[in-house]
Amino acid sequence: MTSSPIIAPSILASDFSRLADEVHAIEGAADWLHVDVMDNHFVPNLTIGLPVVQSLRKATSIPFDVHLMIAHPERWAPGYAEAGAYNVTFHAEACDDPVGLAKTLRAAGAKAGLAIDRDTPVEPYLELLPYLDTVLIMTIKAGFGGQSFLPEMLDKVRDVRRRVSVGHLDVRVEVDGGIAADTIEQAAEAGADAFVAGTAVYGAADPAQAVRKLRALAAERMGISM
Ligand SMILES: O=C(CO)[C@@H](O)[C@H](O)COP(=O)(O)O
Ligand SMILES: [Fe+2]
Repeated sequence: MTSSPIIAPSILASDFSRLADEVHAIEGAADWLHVDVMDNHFVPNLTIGLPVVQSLRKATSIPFDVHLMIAHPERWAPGYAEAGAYNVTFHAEACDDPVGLAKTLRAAGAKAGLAIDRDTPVEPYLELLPYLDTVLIMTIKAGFGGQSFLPEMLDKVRDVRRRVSVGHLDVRVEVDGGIAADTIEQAAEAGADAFVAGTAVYGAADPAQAVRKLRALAAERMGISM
């Protein structure tokens, strides 16, 4: 089954002083809102946490795609599910029991996602796919927006896509980092069907139009007529 592309603007690239307005700017055009949670431990950067997600949840109906770049995700991830996140993604490198946490997230009503950072191979995690709804392949080193896309990460996307197809699994293959008009097609070609874009959306004069353009490029490469 081929799914329509998901475009998920990352609010990390938005103006945090106008957070609700920035979300409204892509509402109606985007599929998910990507929320990068960083804790200054798992990654050096520090962004936003649960109170901001809880407040923002009341300001929009767009599904939240929460990307937890935090240590001890088993302690914090369920709170994001309870706050109404659609998809909660935690890092393989930070979690001792990814299957257990995925089950907990699903029981709390969220989709469960596993993220794989730049220096982590994906093979050991392929057997976990039946427990997951999303695999997020970092196409940069996690921690900061605005970095350059790493095409060598696409082998991981191909590996996950192959296993999803062979197993007829319902798992989104998401890419995150440096996704823009000049990189999204290669990611789609490799088998990604969900695309995070921060700078390419919020750095554009018209963020909603940038989302529509990215979706059209991905869909064309995926052979989907929109
Ligand atoms: O998770 C992260 C960064 O660690 C990303 O979600 C970035 O925020 C994407 O930003 P761009 O690379 O698209 O600017
Ligand atoms: Fe992210």
